[in-house]
Amino acid sequence: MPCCLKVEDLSIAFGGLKAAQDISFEVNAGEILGLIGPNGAGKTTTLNLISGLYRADKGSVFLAGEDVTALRGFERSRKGLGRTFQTPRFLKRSTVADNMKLGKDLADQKGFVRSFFGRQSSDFDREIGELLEIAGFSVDWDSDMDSLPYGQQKRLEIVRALLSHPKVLLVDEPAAGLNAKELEKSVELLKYAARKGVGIVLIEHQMDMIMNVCHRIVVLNFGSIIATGTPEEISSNDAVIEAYLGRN
Ligand SMILES: Nc1ncnc2c1ncn2[C@@H]1O[C@H](COP(=O)(O)OP(=O)(O)OP(=O)(O)O)[C@@H](O)[C@H]1O
Repeated sequence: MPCCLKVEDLSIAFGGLKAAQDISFEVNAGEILGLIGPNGAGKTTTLNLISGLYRADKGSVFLAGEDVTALRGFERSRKGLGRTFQTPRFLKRSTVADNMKLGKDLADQKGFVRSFFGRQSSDFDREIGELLEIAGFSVDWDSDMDSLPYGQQKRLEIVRALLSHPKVLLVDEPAAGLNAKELEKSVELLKYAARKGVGIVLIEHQMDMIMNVCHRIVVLNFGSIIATGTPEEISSNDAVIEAYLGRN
């Protein structure tokens, strides 16, 4: 599988705090890469550097081989970088339909000629129907986004990101606040996206989920990478056990 995201020496400091230091890794198309570490290790900071929310002091971001380091966040989105947040971010006081159309609008702006499902043109209704079936619920399109239960909002944020046909999806704590059934559906959405060739960077504190869905894992501590490997390698890595697993 080709590399779809490469980060090289990404670094940022806030005052004297080195929140991310020389972060380098690659994600291949169809790969789910876990990004784990204790609280404050620099995981969300790393996603913010990749998505362009933060401007790096040093380092580069390549999306499908293209250097996007100088591009702003919305420009990176148009080039196929999708993102979800710890707390879902939607247009409040807008309908579910309007929020979901934002994903499709982004896909249209990118000028996609082939849809996520390989059809010749984007078929919004079918795509969203298929994604919601995997997500495990149906919605009233005219209801306010705010009125939906939190677990549905979390999954809808992934659905919206997938509607934009990303090459890479950055997912920040998709399991937070979900029950076991909802969590299972979120996992199915991510696995489905990976099967379609999306490269995924997944931040999650739920170790079961990380160990079950990730092909490889990068472990951060105090802003630096302390280990990279398969779930098996990471779960038996002494530095990781000391820094992260040992604290639980
Ligand atoms: N905009 C900012 N200004 C100042 N400090 C920041 C900023 N963003 C992050 N930090 C600091 O950088 C460090 C890393 O934070 P970050 O949110 O990336 O950690 P994390 O690994 O995602 O933690 P958690 O698991 O708790 O979400 C923390 O000490 C945090 O306070």
